[in-house]
Amino acid sequence: MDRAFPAYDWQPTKPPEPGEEDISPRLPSLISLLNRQTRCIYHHPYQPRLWYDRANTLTALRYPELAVGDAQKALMLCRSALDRLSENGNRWRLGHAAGFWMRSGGSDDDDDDDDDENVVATRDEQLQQRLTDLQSDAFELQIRNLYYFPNYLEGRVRSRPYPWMRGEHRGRSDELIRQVNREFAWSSQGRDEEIKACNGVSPDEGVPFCVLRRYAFGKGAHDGQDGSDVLGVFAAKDIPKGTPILVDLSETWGCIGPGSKRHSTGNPRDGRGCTDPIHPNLPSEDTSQDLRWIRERTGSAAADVLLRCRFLIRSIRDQTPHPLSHPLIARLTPTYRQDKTGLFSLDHDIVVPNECLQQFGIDIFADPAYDTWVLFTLAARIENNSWSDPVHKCVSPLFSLFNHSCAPNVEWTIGRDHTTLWVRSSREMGRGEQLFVMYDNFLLGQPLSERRKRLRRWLDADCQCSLCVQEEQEEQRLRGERNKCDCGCGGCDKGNQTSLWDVEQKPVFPEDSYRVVHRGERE
Ligand SMILES: C[S@@+](CC[C@H](N)C(=O)[O-])C[C@H]1O[C@@H](n2cnc3c(N)ncnc32)[C@H](O)[C@@H]1O
Repeated sequence: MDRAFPAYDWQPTKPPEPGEEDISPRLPSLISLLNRQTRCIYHHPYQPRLWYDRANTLTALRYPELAVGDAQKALMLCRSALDRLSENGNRWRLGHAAGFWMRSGGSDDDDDDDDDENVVATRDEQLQQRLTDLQSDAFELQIRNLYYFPNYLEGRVRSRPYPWMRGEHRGRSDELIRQVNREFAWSSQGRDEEIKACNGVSPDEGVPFCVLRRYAFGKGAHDGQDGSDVLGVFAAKDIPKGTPILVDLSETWGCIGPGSKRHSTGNPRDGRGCTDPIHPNLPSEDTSQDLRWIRERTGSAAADVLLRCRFLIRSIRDQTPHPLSHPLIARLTPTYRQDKTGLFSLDHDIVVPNECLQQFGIDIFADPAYDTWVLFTLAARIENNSWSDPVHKCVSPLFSLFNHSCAPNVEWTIGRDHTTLWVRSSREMGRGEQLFVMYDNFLLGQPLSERRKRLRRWLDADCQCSLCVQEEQEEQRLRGERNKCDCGCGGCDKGNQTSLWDVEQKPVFPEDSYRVVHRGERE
């Protein structure tokens, strides 16, 4: 947020509201204020006032989730300062700007004008008052940015790219693509016997099955880009039907807790839930890294929240300078659906991830790499690339790069551990063919319009698979046939002039019947 950006890049995450003020004339000054305030935070990260001020700017810029995140940091700092102030005999006192600590008392203290107990007490009271006022202002600002129903601590948000995001975090680099291709190669290694057992000898033993490439749907424009950042997985050699192409293990997953429903079968802990006693922890983790508190705090959202925390923990462990540069995160593309408004939760999306970051040693005030906007960017990427069952939510590092087709050539199954995916060819494929999975099995046998509607869950635009493209062309052709004029000229637009409907009278839709009934009553 310290980076200036052009006003046309600004896309607020707050859903538009009627009667909203047009802030475009104020945008340039708000942007430079945001940049300045961010730089001040870098220099004085423990000053609650600075976080509160930036929260105000973010509110004006219509980023409610980020305003709530900054206000939360102001609240945390105020709370900890007030706790310190109330500690008896505390030798550390707050500075006038409320938020940094300085030593008081003692003969070698530079600031020993304050030795008089009464002066110190008065200063403490004033400071306490200022902190309490700031706390209520920050809380009030949070409430303004949150939605009131059904849960007071949730807000509404539309996922959008943040305009200050640096170029290297906006697309996938060639180096990253090479790294993923090395992972595809490793995933094929040592599996010749298994594959031979399925289909006899593979023609190019040692050559991986898959390769990741750019321009998965051709060179055409995609979301204003040239298609170079639309990746897809292609067959690196001929693949017979029924070949196990990939076993994709993941460490980035989350699970809901043990179930609690009575009389259920299959779960020794009684009820639908995770049956693994060590989950959500990994065998390699020690007690200081125990994540069960997240599961207990977040209830039915646990799988989702834990999954996000897992990504953050991976980035911390691997000492990546910025989580969005971590190869497991950098490979994931987000979806920004134009019209979809989602809910964010103060606790699940902000407070819990921040506490998890602190548990793993991140200073959430002083480390801008883990700022709130990074948490929301990560969430948008996970949302577009995860799969889930009723108990788990998981991002598989290689599977997440497969595109969807309504006529797929690859099928996938979830392993018993709920974190490994098995991918197998469902028909013979030639080298160079793109490998497609089906994102949603309920699409099978549905008409084009229904498939497109359901696919909006994952895609920003209409499905580009060949089945959809062919069916769309066929529909257009049929529409063209129907609209052709019957006067013999072959070119007049009589069809368009008469009616949009291909029957004599416009059919009655539910909204029309409402009017008909009411008109009938009045007449
Ligand atoms: C799980 S990712 C697949 C890999 C992705 N193409 C990439 O570049 O990282 C899902 C995203 O791929 C794109 N995608 C996948 N299948 C598609 C399809 N049939 N038509 C259009 N876009 C598709 C969409 O942008 C979707 O949000």
